[in-house]
Amino acid sequence: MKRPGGGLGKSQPKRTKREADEVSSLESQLGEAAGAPADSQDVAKRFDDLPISEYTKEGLREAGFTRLTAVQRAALLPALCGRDLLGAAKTGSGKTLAFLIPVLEVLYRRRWSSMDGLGALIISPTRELALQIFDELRKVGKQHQFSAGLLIGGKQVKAEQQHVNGMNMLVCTPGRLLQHMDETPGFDCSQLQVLVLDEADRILDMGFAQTVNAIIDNLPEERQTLLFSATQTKSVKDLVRLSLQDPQYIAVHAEASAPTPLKLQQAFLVCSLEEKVDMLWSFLKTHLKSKVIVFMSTCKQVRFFHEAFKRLRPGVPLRCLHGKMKQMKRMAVFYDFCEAKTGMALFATDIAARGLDFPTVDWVLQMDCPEDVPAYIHRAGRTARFVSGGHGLLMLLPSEQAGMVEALKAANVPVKSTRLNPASLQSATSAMQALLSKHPELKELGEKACAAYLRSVFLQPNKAVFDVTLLPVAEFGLSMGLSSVPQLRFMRQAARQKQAGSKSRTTLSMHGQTRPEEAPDIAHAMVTDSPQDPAMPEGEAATNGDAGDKDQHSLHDLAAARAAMADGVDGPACQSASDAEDEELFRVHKSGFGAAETVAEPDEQSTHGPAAASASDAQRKRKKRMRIKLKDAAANRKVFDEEGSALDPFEMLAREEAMGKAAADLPETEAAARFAQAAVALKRKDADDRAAVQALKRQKKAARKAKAQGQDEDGPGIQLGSGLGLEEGSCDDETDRPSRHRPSSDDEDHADPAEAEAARQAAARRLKLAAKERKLRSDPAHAGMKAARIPSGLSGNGGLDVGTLTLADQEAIALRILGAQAR
Ligand SMILES: Nc1ncnc2c1ncn2[C@@H]1O[C@H](COP(=O)(O)OP(=O)(O)OP(=O)(O)O)[C@@H](O)[C@H]1O
Repeated sequence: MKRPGGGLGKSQPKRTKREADEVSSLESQLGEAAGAPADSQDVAKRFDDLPISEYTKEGLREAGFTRLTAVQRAALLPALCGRDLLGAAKTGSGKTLAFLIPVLEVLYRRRWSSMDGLGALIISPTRELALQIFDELRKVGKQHQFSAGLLIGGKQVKAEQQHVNGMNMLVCTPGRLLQHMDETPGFDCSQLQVLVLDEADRILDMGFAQTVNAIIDNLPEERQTLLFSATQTKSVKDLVRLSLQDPQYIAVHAEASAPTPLKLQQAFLVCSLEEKVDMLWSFLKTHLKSKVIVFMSTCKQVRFFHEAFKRLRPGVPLRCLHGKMKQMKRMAVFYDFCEAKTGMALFATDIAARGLDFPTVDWVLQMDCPEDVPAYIHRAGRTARFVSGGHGLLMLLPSEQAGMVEALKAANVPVKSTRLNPASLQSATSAMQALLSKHPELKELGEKACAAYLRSVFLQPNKAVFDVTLLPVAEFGLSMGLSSVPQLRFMRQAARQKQAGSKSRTTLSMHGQTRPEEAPDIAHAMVTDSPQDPAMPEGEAATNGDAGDKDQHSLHDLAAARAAMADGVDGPACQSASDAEDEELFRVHKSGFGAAETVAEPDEQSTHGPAAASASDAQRKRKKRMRIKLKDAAANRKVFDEEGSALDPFEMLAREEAMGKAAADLPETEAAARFAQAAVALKRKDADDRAAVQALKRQKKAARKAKAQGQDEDGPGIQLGSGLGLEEGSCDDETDRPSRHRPSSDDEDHADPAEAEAARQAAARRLKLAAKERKLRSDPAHAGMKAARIPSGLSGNGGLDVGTLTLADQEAIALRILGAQAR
């Protein structure tokens, strides 16, 4: 492919003559094909047999493509004949060529040249996918003389502006394309012949709605439109938006038993939130030779776990990919992970979920529950591409299990239950705690990651699956190495919403109605892997391309899928992961995936079941979580005496610090009595402090209110995005998912200046504490200094009278304990 002005070679006249002959021959072949009834068409199996140009055939041969895949067989001929298409086929089934070949051929047959301007637009939701499509276009279009450009964000728009007007084909992300439409003088799409939307359902969803509508307004209505995705839209609204003309729906795998590749072995694992970190750690440690993609909900989680695990060295190279990275770094990581043959783990947000064709990925681990079934399918589809096999593992919280498993089952996704082998679980918690206490910046990142995850759960619309009020926040924080988690206002909001919901549910129940999530027949049975569809060649699997679609059509499909499940369509139980290491880490349930396998454990049910979700319960739990758990944090950490017996840290402190060295030799019963006494007093003091803090808060709130009343009613306005924010503008800042529910940029949810100020002060306090903590560890003379301060709280008999300790002193004690533990 050449740039405009590159000129044709010396053989131009000869080539033009040959081209002209070829074009007229192709036109007549395609004319005949278009006129023939669809079922009588002889579908080519090899690219050489297709009515396409020699240039394209040559490009395909050089790239190593000889035989067509199912989606290519179904889509190529109608697309070459000029039909609008809605193409749906499983992940990794070769959809990219199914639209690239028609793009090249349409322009070739219309004798498109550099003088004709922009003839084809290919829009992709992410930069990496655009890059990948562009690379493939360059390969198969190598012999053609069109100019092609890649327009993605993260680069200087000015540099692109110099070339963009001469391009015949553009591969782009929606934001950057719109930016050129708005800002580049002379940018003209009026002659556009073909528009392609790859991952069409994603591009047409709400996150990109405004941008895509604006783009379509700039395009001519007379054009060919090709839409492709593994989870295709059938929404009439979308089709009207795109002015499709009599589109042909290509769903090659619609009759298949599963919407995912057959060679993809899928399992889900139920674990509590606080077990996830250990799970991830253990997974990496037991899959050192595997190429793994780990999907997390938010950019901050990806950053945090990448930074933390990198320092802990699991023994496998780690990479991360998320939307907040610089473009150069993103591309470097993309190519790096592509080139890795084995033994590498990529932590990523959903930015890597669609379309990316990383070779030889062994495992896709979905550490956080995907938004919905299509999101699951796309993430899992990063492995088992084309004819390769692969494994997918989905981690579900007990509260997510019923809803997500039901949805996957309804969409015929053959995912089986697996359980962790406790013997192979390696804990990372203490290492994380030690790491975070050494690196305050990492601790801060951890707090943000924790908050971002909770926020992402809070913002999920499907409350039947995502219920932030059921999450054990403090325990989760501890498992990440955090001694405390930030207080988040949306958690209160979630509890309020839930309370309101449960009230209305009560009212509904009183009227004899039942909400869907309360329906008694929550599925417990798991589906199993299905036998290969005999009609599919080359190991291709069959799919239900619209699985999990959210519009009314999909409801229909889901109902049909449920019926199919009830009819026992699915085949024998899926083979468990073959690796010995996987066997070791997971105990796969091989026996029929019956009810017992997926039912939550009894204790899980009592904690996370509907009964536990009553409003008053939730409120009580929330309050408990919000409390500063100074005592709890300490109580979770044991210290050891010289004989190695575990002691409560306060007891140790009472022995060593408050009572002096001699007191450490007190009879055990007396020490225990004093400790109990001290604990009661500490509790009393804690209650007093809390009351004082509450009073102070009320006072501040009243002052704020008074101040606000005196101010102008017009607060700072909300600034909406310009719409030129490139593709990031269409994604949620945090999750890289469609920005259906864009969170504010600040994790700690500070809505007003006073709150922001309070947060700043809290942050300063945290930093001060962290500095203190560091000092405590590094300064050998420190023990003496502390001992000198603490006696202000000593009672006359040498015991620790916490009733006279200030909150600061209590904090110092806690830090002292942490310090002692770290040593
Ligand atoms: N006809 C073919 N012969 C051999 N390999 C092919 C053929 N078509 C596609 N491939 C290869 O199959 C892999 C998957 O193709 P592609 O990325 O187009 O899948 P996809 O259906 O677009 O997947 P996704 O839904 O994840 O975007 C790629 O590595 C591609 O090079």
